[in-house]
Amino acid sequence: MKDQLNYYQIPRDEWKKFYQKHIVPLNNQELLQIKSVNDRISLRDVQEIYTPLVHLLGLRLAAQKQLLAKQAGFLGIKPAHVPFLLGIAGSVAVGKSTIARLLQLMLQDIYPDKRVQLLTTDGFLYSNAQLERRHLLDRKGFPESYDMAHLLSFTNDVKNGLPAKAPVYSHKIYDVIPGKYELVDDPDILIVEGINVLQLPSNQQLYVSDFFDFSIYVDAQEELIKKWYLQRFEMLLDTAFQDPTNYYYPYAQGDRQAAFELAKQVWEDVNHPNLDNYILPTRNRADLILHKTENHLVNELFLRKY
Ligand SMILES: Nc1ncnc2c1ncn2[C@@H]1O[C@H](COP(=O)(O)OP(=O)(O)OP(=O)(O)O)[C@@H](O)[C@H]1O
Ligand SMILES: CC(C)(CO)[C@@H](O)C(=O)NCCC(=O)O
Repeated sequence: MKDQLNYYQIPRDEWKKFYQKHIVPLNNQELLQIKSVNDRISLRDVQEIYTPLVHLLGLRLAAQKQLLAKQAGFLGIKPAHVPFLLGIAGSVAVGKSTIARLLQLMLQDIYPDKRVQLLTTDGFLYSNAQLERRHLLDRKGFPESYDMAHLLSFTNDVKNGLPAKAPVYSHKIYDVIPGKYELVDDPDILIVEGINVLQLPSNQQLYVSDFFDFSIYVDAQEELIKKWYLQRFEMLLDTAFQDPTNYYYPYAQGDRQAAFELAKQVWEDVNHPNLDNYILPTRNRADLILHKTENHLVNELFLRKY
């Protein structure tokens, strides 16, 4: 393990040894559940990377509870129930939502009595109508396309144990769904996944990450992420985009090569500059940087020391 300023740089072979003696092999039902998240997830990574990670999260969860109880003791009040917030950041298509769903499943599995909820920040994008009004339609995904004040007040409510409603985004209609909300009502653990969870809103005093108890940045070389983005697009052309009500239906009907060129252009015009200018600079705010290589396999982790 190498020391790197405020991070421990931990190669896979070292990380996989952490906590292994507490780990029991996955049973059939657990394997099936993992396959239902994504049937291409490496089970070796589940065992060697994500299982120790879930144990580390368990330690952080217990430490948060203890700190809250001690502080309440100091104040002479009853400790409040404060949800544990886990943030997951990284580029478009790096695999944030897959990791978020995997961690939700694994945490729920070891804490069957706890309520583990998952949320993406996509719902906090301005609607297409609002984006158009602000001349931001071609800026979807960039910091100014999100209602960050809303995301902050939402996160604040969640931390305070208040019922909070998150708007819902649909990739199918390429817009926020009018009037649709997801209720977050005092969960034990809330996983918040999105490209912007470690960003600083321009006119606010707080980061969303100020509310996080732990944060993960999913990292990989851009060439690989672009490949995963294009592979996902190709796969969607054969599946979801075949639905006539899907926003991308015309692309699935038209010339394949033209559709593919469009996806490449979206990467160059939107996802690449967004990653370079606004997402990557937030990497060093994360408590853990998970670095992936070919086939989404994790080769190295950086854990914040303090
Ligand atoms: N561990 C993994 N093993 C194999 N494939 C994976 C893994 N993680 C993600 N993928 C694939 O990579 C692509 C991107 O993953 P995912 O949708 O989770 O990314 P994301 O970061 O949440 O993207 P977005 O920001 O666009 O929502 C998908 O096609 C997914 O199936
Ligand atoms: C919803 C976001 C911004 C983030 O997940 C992204 O998936 C997206 O839709 N970006 C817009 C560029 C595009 O059309 O792919």
